[in-house]
Amino acid sequence: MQYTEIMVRYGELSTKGKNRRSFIDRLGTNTRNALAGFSQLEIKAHRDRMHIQLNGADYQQVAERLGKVFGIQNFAPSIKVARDLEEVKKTAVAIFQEIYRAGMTFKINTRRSDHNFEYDTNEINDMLGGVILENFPEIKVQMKQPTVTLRVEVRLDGIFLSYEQIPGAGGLPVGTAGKGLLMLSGGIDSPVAGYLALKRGVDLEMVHFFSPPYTSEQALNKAKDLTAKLAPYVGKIKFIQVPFTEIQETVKRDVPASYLMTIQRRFMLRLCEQIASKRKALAVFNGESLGQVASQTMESMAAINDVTSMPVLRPVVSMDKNDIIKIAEEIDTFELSIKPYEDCCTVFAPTAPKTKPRIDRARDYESKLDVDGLISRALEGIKITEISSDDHFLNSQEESFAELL
Ligand SMILES: Nc1ncnc2c1ncn2[C@@H]1O[C@H](COP(=O)(O)OP(=O)(O)OP(=O)(O)O)[C@@H](O)[C@H]1O
Repeated sequence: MQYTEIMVRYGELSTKGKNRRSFIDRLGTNTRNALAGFSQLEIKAHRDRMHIQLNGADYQQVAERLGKVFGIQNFAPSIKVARDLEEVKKTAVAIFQEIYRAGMTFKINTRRSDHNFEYDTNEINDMLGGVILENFPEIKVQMKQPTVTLRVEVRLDGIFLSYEQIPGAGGLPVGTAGKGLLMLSGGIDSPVAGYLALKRGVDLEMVHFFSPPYTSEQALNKAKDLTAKLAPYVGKIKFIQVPFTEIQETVKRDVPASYLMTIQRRFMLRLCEQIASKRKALAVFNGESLGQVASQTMESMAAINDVTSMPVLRPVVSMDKNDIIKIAEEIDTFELSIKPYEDCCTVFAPTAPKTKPRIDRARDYESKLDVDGLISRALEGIKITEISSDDHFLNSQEESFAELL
């Protein structure tokens, strides 16, 4: 079946009251960005639906990209027919010839946006139902949960038929919740936290701390590749790499081992706060999950949060590891996350980190460090790149070498 158009239904947008128009405009822009490679498409985001005219573009390829745009509840590929009921009947029969299976039930569901059309919705339902029953004597009409619902939409420019509804990505259009920073390590959890934040409409920029020579170029590339995996949900993502070596060396030298993790994290958060204020981000997201490792207790979170009044949001905080892994597999970050490249936190991880660090102790240890100098030097070394889904950074030769180690 040669589809001519995709009809897109919005998800939660319909509940957004006065903001609805700006949400729809944003969804229109995000959809245009996601489908930018298909120059022949015409995309119109109306109040209650979006229509994408294919103009010959490959439906499957368009659908694959469209399925990653947040804010879409579902979409239906449709066939445009002239406003002539004989043509509609012919197309309806052709559709059922393609999809008919023994035992199938169906119903016809007609809507009219053109109320001057010569037949009303009940008449159209009856006529089309009749022609299907004539051509497929075994098929049965069923109003509740039929196998197939043939949707017919009468518009001014034609009549549109569709029978499939593809689930969309759900959530809210990226950008409608404002900008945030994601602390992205090379692990399993932070890319999943990023995906969940994007899904709630947050426009994310990635912040990655790296510590050469203790961490390799490949570890940095792994974080960039993880960013590329999240890019299809937004188009392009800014990747902010922050040199962390001097801070880690200083903390390792001057702070008791049991507080190393806490103090390192406090530095990370201070840096994020400064970056956020420069880049107009409203919150910091990370991949912490309660109780998963020593540093992820409530006491530890409190000791880390102590350095900022900015919201620190943890989308996976109450999720079980298996559920996080399930999402990581769905968004195709899992295989990359388990590749054996070192993270700056693990390189400098103490053998026995404090599970219940005290805020007063953390403050006291830091009072002996040149916190402002360390922060400003790290900020000076920041490099920002823009990453899209087609980018690849991990060098495959070195990669196979690392796997042999
Ligand atoms: N090098 C880094 N750069 C940026 N953020 C980091 C880095 N290392 C850790 N983080 C942040 O701190 C969180 C907790 O890190 P930790 O290593 O304790 O946890 P984890 O369970 O291994 O998480 P992940 O799987 O995301 O690495 C991470 O989810 C991430 O948000």
